[in-house]
Amino acid sequence: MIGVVSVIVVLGSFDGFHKGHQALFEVARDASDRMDMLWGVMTFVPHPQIVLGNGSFVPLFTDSERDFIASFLNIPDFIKIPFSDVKDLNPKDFIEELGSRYKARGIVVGENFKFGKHRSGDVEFLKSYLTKKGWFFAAIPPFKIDGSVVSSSLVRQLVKKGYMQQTEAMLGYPYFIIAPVTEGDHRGRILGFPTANLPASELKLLPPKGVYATAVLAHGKWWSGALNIGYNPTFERGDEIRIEVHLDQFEGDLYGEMIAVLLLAQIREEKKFESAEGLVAQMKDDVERIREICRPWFYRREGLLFSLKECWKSYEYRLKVTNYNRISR
Ligand SMILES: Cc1cc2nc3c(=O)[nH]c(=O)nc-3n(C[C@H](O)[C@H](O)[C@H](O)COP(=O)(O)O)c2cc1C
Ligand SMILES: Nc1ncnc2c1ncn2[C@@H]1O[C@H](COP(=O)(O)OP(=O)(O)O)[C@@H](O)[C@H]1O
Repeated sequence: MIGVVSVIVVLGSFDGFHKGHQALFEVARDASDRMDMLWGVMTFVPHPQIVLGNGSFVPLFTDSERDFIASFLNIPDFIKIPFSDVKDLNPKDFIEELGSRYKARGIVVGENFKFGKHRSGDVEFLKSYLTKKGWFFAAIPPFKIDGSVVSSSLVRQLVKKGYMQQTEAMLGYPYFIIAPVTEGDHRGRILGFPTANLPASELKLLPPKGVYATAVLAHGKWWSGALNIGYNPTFERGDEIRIEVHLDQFEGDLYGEMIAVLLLAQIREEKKFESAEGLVAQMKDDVERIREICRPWFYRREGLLFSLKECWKSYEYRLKVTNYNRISR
């Protein structure tokens, strides 16, 4: 759509979209309605912190997970431009490029947004330059929850500590993993707790090892899920991290299926048990505990679950089309 009709662009690095970002989107949405323009979000790939060499940086969300949130938040246009194409542009050239290539006629950013060569473009520059050009411009002050400024780096810190409820409050939705189900060691079924295994990615931040209450979207339905992240020390499985979820009450085959796992709360740390029986007894307790957490959460967030499921239908379709294109090329 962008490139045909004038558009208000929300600019940022956007590692996922938290409540602060969503406040920017509201401003763009309102302004575009009033001014009869479109609006969209523009971000850079890979994330600037990866390109600028912050070695320890691991993003919250993979590219395709970010696409999913973008569609869930009803962002009409989500444009990703290679960061290397723009990182050395001076701020004026960058704005001119937005105007000519994307028909941008307005910009919304967070107050601390910096861009262009040596990060020399800032809100002061945008304000004076865009006012002269007659574009719409808004710089939004930091969004706070209980006095804390909501930021992607704060969300990353919360995830690293396993504080899933606080993470959900900052994002507006729970932290999640979307991935295809792979094969494990086929031991889960023997233990009486089959688990859907998910591949780990270097480009996806994981919370600490432990057991989590989750909501899992699989086979077109939501299930309570008992998720374990860790190394399965009971079975001395080595140093490869495992991500695996048991879906309460589910029976069937999930291999190869894309599933979405929303992390609601950590319930305990992963432990080494003396015997498989000890682990199984603990897993029974885990599932009980997870039911207690999921039941009220599912009730409270029924609307969110419904919208995510609706959005998932078209997302799954797109994933299938992408895979099909990959195979047929
Ligand atoms: C709810 C839950 C809790 C778990 N807790 C532990 C644990 O504390 N220690 C451990 O060694 N493995 C734990 N596991 C992992 C099991 O060892 C693993 O699911 C089992 O070995 C099956 O692995 P497989 O899917 O590769 O067949 C847990 C798994 C689940 C689903
Ligand atoms: N309730 C369930 N939760 C998770 N997976 C299930 C469930 N019921 C059946 N399955 C299926 O069983 C597989 C897991 O069985 P498991 O013995 O743990 O094998 P693996 O080690 O390959 O994960 C899942 O990938 C899925 O296809």
